[in-house]
Amino acid sequence: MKAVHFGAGNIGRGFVGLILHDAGYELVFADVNAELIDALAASTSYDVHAVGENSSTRTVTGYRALNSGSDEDAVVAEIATAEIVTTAVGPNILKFVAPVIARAIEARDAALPPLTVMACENAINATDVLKGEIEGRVGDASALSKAVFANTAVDRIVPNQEPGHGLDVTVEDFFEWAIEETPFEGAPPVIPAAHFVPDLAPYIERKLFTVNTGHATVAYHGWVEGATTLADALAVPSVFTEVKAVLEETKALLVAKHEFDPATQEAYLEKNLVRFANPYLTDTPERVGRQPLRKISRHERFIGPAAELAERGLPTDALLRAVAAALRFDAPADPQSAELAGLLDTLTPEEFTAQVTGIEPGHPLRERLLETVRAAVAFRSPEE
Ligand SMILES: NC(=O)c1ccc[n+]([C@@H]2O[C@H](COP(=O)([O-])OP(=O)(O)OC[C@H]3O[C@@H](n4cnc5c(N)ncnc54)[C@H](O)[C@@H]3O)[C@@H](O)[C@H]2O)c1
Ligand SMILES: O=P(O)(O)OC[C@@H](O)[C@@H](O)[C@H](O)[C@H](O)CO
Repeated sequence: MKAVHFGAGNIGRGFVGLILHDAGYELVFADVNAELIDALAASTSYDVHAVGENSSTRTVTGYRALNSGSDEDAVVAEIATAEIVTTAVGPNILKFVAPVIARAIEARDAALPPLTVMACENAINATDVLKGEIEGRVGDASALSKAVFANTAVDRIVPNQEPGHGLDVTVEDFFEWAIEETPFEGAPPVIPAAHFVPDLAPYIERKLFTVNTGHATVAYHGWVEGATTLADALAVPSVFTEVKAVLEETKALLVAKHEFDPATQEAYLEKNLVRFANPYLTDTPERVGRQPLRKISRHERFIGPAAELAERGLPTDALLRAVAAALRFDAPADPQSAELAGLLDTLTPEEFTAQVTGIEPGHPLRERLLETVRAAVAFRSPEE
């Protein structure tokens, strides 16, 4: 069995690669980072250190590594004969890997079992997005019958790695991988550590609107408070209060929409507060808050649940305060921070709200969101 994985970064090496290796797949990493690919190609193993209450170290061996930027033909050939292709490159990058996967599907021998395609990104139905990009690039649409596309929800906190640690990755001890089972028509791929579920929506929304909404809230309020680590941010009482309030709002949506048991969801959110403060892991507001424009977009972790709560007449105050904090995120190394500031300075609040958050006039969230954007603009130019 062979799996090709795009994106040999934090989650690629520390989660997807590890799990596929443990499941018995011959693993091929594909990435455009030449230094990283050269280091992987020159190595025979790397360690994944899981830290927390149940610390452990696992070693990943026997992988190969290819530069998908400079050696696309080789990556196409590997995918064409693989069982699985996965991605963990970021939702905005899927359009760049899609042409390579499209070529591989076209080249695949129709006698082989279908290729499993799974995007392991933090986004609702990221595999559907990838599939849409692939569809547009496959000349003969019937070639798509040589692939099965399954959405997934992946959960493991993997911070940026300290320089000098080589290929080893330090991750939290918790992980969860939920994969929708219906596309496989009774023959899912062999991945013992994953669980296959008939309906992914409750899993991906519970994950994105609890883990990622809470996480980003710690990052943005923590950034405003000047905290340099996630654990330090959560230790600020006002930040903790905001995170708890945000998670109570998204809990209300998840309970109402997916009929989760309130006590079970409360336990889940409490567990995540512990995860965010993992004392064995050093994570930063810069990483967790990265790409603020993506994070305040229409179907993402803040506007997604806030819009649905507003449609149900339920409170959104804490989510809007988190958006207000996100609008102040100005990490120098994050290009989207500068872009965000530029948009706040050049667009009218009405244009910003429509273009960036996707909330149009008439939506029940619109007026309060507009107030939040106006306040952010006023904060940036207090003399006006
Ligand atoms: N780190 C986490 O805790 C975590 C957890 C769950 C999900 N995710 C998701 O996984 C994805 C990756 O996150 P990460 O933290 O590993 O980021 P990362 O920056 O560590 O890794 C991304 C990798 O993708 C590579 N890449 C970029 N463009 C590429 C291209 N065109 N082709 C091939 N490779 C390319 C980069 O070189 C990098 O090695 C994101 O969607 C993120 O939301 C991350
Ligand atoms: O990867 P992002 O930028 O969508 O979100 C940052 C973090 O919240 C995220 O990477 C978490 O660590 C991860 O989703 C935990 O499963």
